[in-house]
Amino acid sequence: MLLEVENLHYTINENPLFSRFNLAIEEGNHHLLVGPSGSGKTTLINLTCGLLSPEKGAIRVAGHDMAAVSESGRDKIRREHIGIVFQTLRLVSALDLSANLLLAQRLSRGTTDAPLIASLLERLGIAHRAKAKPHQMSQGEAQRAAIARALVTRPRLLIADEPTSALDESNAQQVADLLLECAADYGVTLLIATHDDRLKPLFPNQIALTDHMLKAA
Ligand SMILES: Nc1ncnc2c1ncn2[C@@H]1O[C@H](COP(=O)(O)OP(=O)(O)OP(=O)(O)O)[C@@H](O)[C@H]1O
Repeated sequence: MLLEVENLHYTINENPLFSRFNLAIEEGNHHLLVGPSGSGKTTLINLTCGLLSPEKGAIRVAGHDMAAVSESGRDKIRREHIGIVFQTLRLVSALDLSANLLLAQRLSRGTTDAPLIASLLERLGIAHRAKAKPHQMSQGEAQRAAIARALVTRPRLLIADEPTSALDESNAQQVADLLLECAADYGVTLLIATHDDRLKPLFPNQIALTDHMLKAA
């Protein structure tokens, strides 16, 4: 199992956001994480990545229990197995796209892989923007750049938080198609948090979060 969440408890301001929550994602089985605003999608992503710690329960990524290791152990598991596309993209504004991707590889692996970067830029249709800084890119290009940044470390699990919500119809369709194509090409399993109904027909596996008490659909 690539991702397992078992008996998760997590409380915010004394309100239980997750209580006895379970989830299992097999390698190659892409999932949407859906639910209304405030239902806990971003919190679950942060728990899965080890950026937050559960009060109770286990979160296993590729068999490694995030809760059983130190913060640096969680960082290592995240670096080795997970690529994250944050809602706010988090590209370094002073660096051009190519430098952003090289930096991501160096920080994560200590080495760079220029051929992989070139292949991803090509695959995502942004090779011609390699020397552009984030503020010089369109929203669709920046979103694809953030996907490239998440994939440069060859993760097994790619987690994306609302990757299409800010995009118009054609860009949203393009980004959704590219996520699925890259997943196939680079052997990545997708977990996509969204409230964008346009994605639902493309992903048969959906985990539905509701307010407060959560159940896997
Ligand atoms: N650091 C925090 N301090 C206080 N409350 C928080 C904190 N982080 C999240 N919350 C609350 O926890 C709940 C879940 O938030 P979360 O951002 O995970 O939801 P979401 O489903 O991702 O929402 P959205 O779709 O709006 O991004 C919300 O009620 C939010 O206000």
